[in-house]
Amino acid sequence: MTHIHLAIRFSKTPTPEDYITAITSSEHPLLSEFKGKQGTFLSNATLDEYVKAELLHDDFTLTKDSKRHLLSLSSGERRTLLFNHLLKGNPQFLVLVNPFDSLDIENVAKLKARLTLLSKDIPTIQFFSRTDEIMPYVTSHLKLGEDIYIIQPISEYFAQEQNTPTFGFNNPLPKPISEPKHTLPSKLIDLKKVNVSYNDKSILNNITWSITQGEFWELKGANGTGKSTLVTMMIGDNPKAYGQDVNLFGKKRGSGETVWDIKRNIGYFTPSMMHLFKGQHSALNMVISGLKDSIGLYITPTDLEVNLAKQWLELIGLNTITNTNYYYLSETNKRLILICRAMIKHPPLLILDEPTVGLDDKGARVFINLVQKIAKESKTAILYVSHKTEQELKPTFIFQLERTEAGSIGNIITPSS
Ligand SMILES: Nc1ncnc2c1ncn2[C@@H]1O[C@H](COP(=O)(O)OP(=O)(O)OP(=O)(O)O)[C@@H](O)[C@H]1O
Repeated sequence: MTHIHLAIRFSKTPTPEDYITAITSSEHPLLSEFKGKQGTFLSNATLDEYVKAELLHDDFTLTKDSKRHLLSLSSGERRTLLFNHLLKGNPQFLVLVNPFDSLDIENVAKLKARLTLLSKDIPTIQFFSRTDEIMPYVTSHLKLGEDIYIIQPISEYFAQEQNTPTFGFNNPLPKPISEPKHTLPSKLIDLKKVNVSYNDKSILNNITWSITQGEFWELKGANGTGKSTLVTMMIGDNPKAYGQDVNLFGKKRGSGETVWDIKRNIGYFTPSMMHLFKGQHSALNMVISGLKDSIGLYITPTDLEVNLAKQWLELIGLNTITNTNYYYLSETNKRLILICRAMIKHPPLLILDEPTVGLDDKGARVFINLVQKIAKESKTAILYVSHKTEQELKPTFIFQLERTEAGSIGNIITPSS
C-alpha cells in the first residue's frame, strides 16, 4: 500500500499539535489515513521533555543503555536515541518537526535513509522550515487557508516557491557613531596549540587559529567535533582556556582580564538567546539597546542614537514599525533586529552561531544577504558557525574541524569564489 506523506510549513500558530488534532479528526478524503489514529512526534520539543525528565526526575528512559546524560551527547546522538525509542511504540503515523535541525551531513544522511524505509510502512507528516529539507517521498503539501485545508501535489508547491522574490538591502550599512578606536591588535583571536578534553576524552587537538580584523570565517565540523567548545573559549565562557596559549583581543586568557573585557568586543547571536528578550520593548529600543549592552532600553537615548537606530531599521525595511513591540514581530524580523542590535556599535568581531536554524527559506535568504552586506561594508570580522550549507554565504575562509582518535584537528580552507 502506498501511504500519503504530507509536508506542512512549520509555524508557531497554528502549532504542529494544532494541525495534528485537526488532521486526525478531519473528514477530508485525502486525510483518511490519519483519521482517529495515534502519531508520535520526532521534535526538539519532545527531546526537551526527556531532557527535563532526566534533570528533574532522574528519568533515564533514553539514556539507560548509553550511560551518559542526554545533555552531554551531541545533537546527532540525542536525535538517534529519541527516534529509536519512539519507534518502539509502533506509532500509526510519524510527525517530524524540522527533523534535520542542528544535524551534520552524515547524521542527516543516516536519518533520511531511515525515514525513507519507514515511509513505506506508515504515513508521515513533515513540518518544515526549509523547502530543500522536504523528503523526496512526500506526496502532498498542506496549508491552512481561510478555515479550510488546502492540499496540493508537492510539485505544485515547489513551482510556486521558485517564484518568491527576496527582499534586497538598498541602503548602505549605517556607520558607527564614532570610528572604533584601534587599540586592538590585528589578530583579534589568536589560539596556538589549544587542547581540550572532557573526562579524559580528547575533544580538540592542537588547534592553531587566528582571526584577523575584518576577516570573514565560517566554522564547520560534524556534530560533537568541538565547535561550541571553541566558540565558548573565544567569548570567555570556557575555563578550559586558562593555562593555554589563548589570546583574545590582545590579552592572554587568565592575565587578569574580565569576561566583560572580552565580551565588549563581540556582537553575538544564536537563536537560543531569543528567549532572553521577552520584555515589552519596541523594535527601535531593541536596536538602541545594543549601544548600551542591555537587554531592552532603560535610559533615555540621545537624538543621535535614535537616528542611528532608525537608519538600521530602514536598512532592513522595518522603519514603519519602529514602535511595534519586538515580541510580536515575525521570527525573521526579530533576528534581523538582533543583528542590527549586535552591529550598531560595529564591534570588532561578530559571532553568529547556527543563526538560520528555525528560519524559513525566505527568512534565511534575507538573513544571509544581511551577513554578506556586513562582511562587505564594515570592518567587523565575522565568525559564522553552522551545519547547514547556505548557498549565498561566501566566507573568505573556512575553519574545518575533522575528528580524529586524538580529538579534532583544524584545517583551513579557502573556498574558490
Ligand atoms: N561540559 C562538558 N562535559 C563533558 N563533555 C562535554 C562538555 N561539553 C562538551 N562536551 C563534549 O565535547 C564534545 C564536543 O562538544 P561541542 O558541543 O563543542 O561540539 P559541537 O561541534 O558544537 O557539536 P554539535 O554540532 O552537536 O552542537 C561532545 O562530545 C560533547 O559531548
